[in-house]
Amino acid sequence: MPPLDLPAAPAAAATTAVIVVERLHYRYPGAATAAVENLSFRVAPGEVLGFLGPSGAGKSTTQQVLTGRLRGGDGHVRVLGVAPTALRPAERARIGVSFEQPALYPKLTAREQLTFFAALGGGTRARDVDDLLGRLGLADHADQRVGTYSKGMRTRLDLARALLHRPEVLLLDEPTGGLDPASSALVRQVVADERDRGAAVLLTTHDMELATALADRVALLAQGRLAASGTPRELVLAAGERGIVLTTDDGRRLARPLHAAGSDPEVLAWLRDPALATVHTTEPTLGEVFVRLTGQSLRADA
Ligand SMILES: Nc1ncnc2c1ncn2[C@@H]1O[C@H](COP(=O)(O)OP(=O)(O)OP(=O)(O)O)[C@@H](O)[C@H]1O
Repeated sequence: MPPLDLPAAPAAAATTAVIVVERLHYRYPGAATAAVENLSFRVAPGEVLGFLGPSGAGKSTTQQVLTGRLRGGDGHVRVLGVAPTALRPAERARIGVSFEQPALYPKLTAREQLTFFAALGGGTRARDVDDLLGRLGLADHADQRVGTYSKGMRTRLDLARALLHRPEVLLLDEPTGGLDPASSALVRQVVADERDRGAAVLLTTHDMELATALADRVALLAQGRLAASGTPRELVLAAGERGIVLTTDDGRRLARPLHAAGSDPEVLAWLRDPALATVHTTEPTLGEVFVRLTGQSLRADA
């Protein structure tokens, strides 16, 4: 299915984007097919781009191209105006990266870990370590060795590490992975604060609630290609059919497409029914939009 024809990002984003990916192709050595094909997107300062797609869609590959860990792809890729493989340490310090499988030192406590990383980055732009741990709900565990942390705690600590140097670019891979709802809400707030501070955020996630709540725009990836992009609202309205649902006091329920509801005799009869209890409209979630566009679920296990 061709990409949806949606309005492009605002002109300002085109000129000031600090993450630029144009016609990226990447094929792993020896692989029969490309992991990423003809992929283009931009992220401007103060913007969150939700990067969504099922397992194997090419999200991590793209992120690794952006960090310079993967070399040899075709296309035009720039982070802070520089080709990722040419980024110097001072430029790398302006980019925060969090990982789905964080590589942290198990023998160090959270505070020791962040203090160490703060010193590694030169320290001048480093945030207050305790303040950062507090914002991510880890203040009570600051002196606990990271080897004894739960998965969700490691995820939050890795996000704290990514934020240490007030990065202008944030590449976040599943920042709510393994988190309970309260911790997810903390992370959502922290990412929103970073965006409001002016960071450009590429938010790779399977978490539809997070993407819907936080992303200014989303890019839906399927089999290495862009299936659709736009604001969550644009995608839902362009790809999804809105519906109307009526319920009655005696437990009956009627669901119909909204566009035809005004001339649907059954809907009109229900509206006159004295037992009518509720009438509301529904619209698909981003996850459902993705399934309609690609025939694939966002979760490999769904
Ligand atoms: N090191 C590798 N060598 C060869 N092929 C790889 C390698 N890493 C990933 N691939 C392949 O590239 C494609 C894209 O994988 P990628 O890990 O980028 O997907 P993803 O969207 O990040 O998935 P997930 O949500 O599971 O992290 C898949 O077909 C995958 O099998």
